[in-house]
Amino acid sequence: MSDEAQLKALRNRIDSIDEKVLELISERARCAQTVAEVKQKTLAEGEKPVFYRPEREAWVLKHIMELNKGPLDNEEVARLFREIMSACLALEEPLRVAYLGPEGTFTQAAALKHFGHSVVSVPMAAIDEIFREVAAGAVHFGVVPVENSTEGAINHTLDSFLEHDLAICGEVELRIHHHLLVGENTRTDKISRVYSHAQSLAQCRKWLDAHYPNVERVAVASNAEAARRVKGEWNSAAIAGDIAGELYGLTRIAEKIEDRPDNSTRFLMIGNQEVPPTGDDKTSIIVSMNNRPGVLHHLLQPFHENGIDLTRIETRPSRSGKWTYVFFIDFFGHQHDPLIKGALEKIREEAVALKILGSYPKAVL
Ligand SMILES: O=C(O)C(=O)C[C@]1(C(=O)O)C=C[C@@H](O)C=C1
Repeated sequence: MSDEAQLKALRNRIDSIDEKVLELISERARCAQTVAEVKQKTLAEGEKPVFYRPEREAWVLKHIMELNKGPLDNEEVARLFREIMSACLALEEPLRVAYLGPEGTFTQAAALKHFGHSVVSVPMAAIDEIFREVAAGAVHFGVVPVENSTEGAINHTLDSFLEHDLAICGEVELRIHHHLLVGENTRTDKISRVYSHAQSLAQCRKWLDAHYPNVERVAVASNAEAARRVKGEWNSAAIAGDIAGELYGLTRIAEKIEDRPDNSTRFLMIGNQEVPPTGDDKTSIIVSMNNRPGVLHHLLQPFHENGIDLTRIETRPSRSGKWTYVFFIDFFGHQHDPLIKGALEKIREEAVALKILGSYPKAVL
């Protein structure tokens, strides 16, 4: 068979596979529509249907990854199914998700990685606004950055958790690559100013010291805002990621300039929904303790005694008194696991206040 004939035959095979894939995706989508009808039928008086089920989505993605035999790798396959589920969920209920804008930020990328591209993503100007928008019911969920592997905690997010009573229902991690970007009118030999978010400037501090030591570093509200500003200026550059660069038509003059190659940010999904256990969960709590000797030891003892793995502990000044502190703690397990329940009861006895921010499936993707 000639190469041309072989190519034609293979394309015919791909066409008929695509037809079957389409048929199966449509069948799956019809199933999701019926799931929505069942959810609506089985409601108690005054109860609202819960369409988005993070625990089920985590199970579906993990199941697919377990079944996968290649040649596509697990992450690629999970990403495809993520999008199929996102589209199916949109048939049940189109989700509105608030994120830290403007368009093109890493927080938007995190929202789409977690919920898929069939959600309506709504940009907000500040982290606190995301919390308020979710609390007011104007959107179903919000996405906020909580910690960066290079720079540590995002304090605006932690402080907002103190002020609002929202539940964490998921997490997602994103590798953060920063580039030095310029517009078409920029004179690259005359750059005297670099715009970026304060966190990103900090994540590229050493690179800037080495390559642009005398350039003014200007912190703006987001990387996307930095990219937007640079577009019209001839003597400035922006530090931002791929999406913002593409969105504003900028050119990369240096790639992956973050000081640490493993630079990544963890984001949390916030809403009003409690998520049932999946067997592979995390829980986040806030504890405030009286400032007395050995306070941290008392706080951590129940975790140690029960063999619970802490994944993060962060301290912030409490809003209620000078020199009193609150601890943000993340650990493996679900608040309804008997072991975790016991440990939380012990902590409650010792603490001035304990707030459970939520239990949620460990990030799959
Ligand atoms: O299983 C459900 O409850 C569904 O609604 C179906 C489905 C899916 O497409 O698999 C869709 C949305 C939910 O978030 C979880 C799963």
